[in-house]
Amino acid sequence: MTPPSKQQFTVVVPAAGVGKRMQTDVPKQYLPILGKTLLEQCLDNLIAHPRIKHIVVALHPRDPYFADLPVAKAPWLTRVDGGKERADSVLAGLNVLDDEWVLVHDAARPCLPHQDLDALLALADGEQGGILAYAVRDTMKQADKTGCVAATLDRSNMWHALTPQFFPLAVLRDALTKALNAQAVITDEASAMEWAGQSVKLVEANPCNIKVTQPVDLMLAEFYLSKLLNNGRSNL
Ligand SMILES: Nc1ccn([C@@H]2O[C@H](COP(=O)(O)OP(=O)(O)OP(=O)(O)O)[C@@H](O)[C@H]2O)c(=O)n1
Ligand SMILES: C[C@](O)(CO)[C@H](O)COP(=O)(O)O
Repeated sequence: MTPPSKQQFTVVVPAAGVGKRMQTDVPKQYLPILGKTLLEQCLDNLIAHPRIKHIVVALHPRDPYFADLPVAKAPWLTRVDGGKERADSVLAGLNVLDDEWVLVHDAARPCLPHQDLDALLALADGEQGGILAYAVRDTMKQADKTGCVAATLDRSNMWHALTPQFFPLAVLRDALTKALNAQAVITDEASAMEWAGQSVKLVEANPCNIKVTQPVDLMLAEFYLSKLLNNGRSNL
């Protein structure tokens, strides 16, 4: 029996998006960052962690790029077809697994510190899953239809949800399947678990773990990733 502290895990990486907000010719996961594609940097960072044993990457069924990457032939990687929305791509990955726990991590987040992953994986010693997150630091405004402030929100308990998100596989797969069948709005794995009435732990994490979404994000990710790599991937 493997002691909990040595247990290894599989990560589902949704990478089937088109990156509309990035306004680039190629999907953002194939943009260059520090000499590799964003997706390769993300996968390299995950598999470099000693407790990650396998990665299931969900790709667009007609993705013309991935097969040309060296990582496409990695023995620790499985490819599945993604779906219309991120949640559909994640579920496609979950459906090929039979592990006890599973991580889900965005391909667009290459700057994950291994110290934060360690903290998240510690949840496997119990039964409650959770997500990496960090507390909101700005005043939060709700906009009205005219683009003016409708309200200032209480930010005292507001957090930015990051990934990885880490849950017992069977519970997550059941919750996500039922939530999607109910046409619930699911933008992360935690929202499916919340929809199903499950408790989700917030694990405080480094805000450097940004999701490359708009053009300016790639420059910032390059800065954070260079710091992370110079520091052995543990933290900045
Ligand atoms: N149908 C989809 C949509 C998104 N994703 C993945 O989910 C992650 C987070 O989604 P997001 O940042 O929104 O990526 P895109 O959907 O590509 O971006 P956009 O909304 O700007 O098109 C990305 O790694 C993306 O590739 C996916 O696997 N399947
Ligand atoms: C999963 C996520 O990264 C958590 O913040 C986020 O919900 C993804 O949103 P997107 O619009 O699919 O990028």
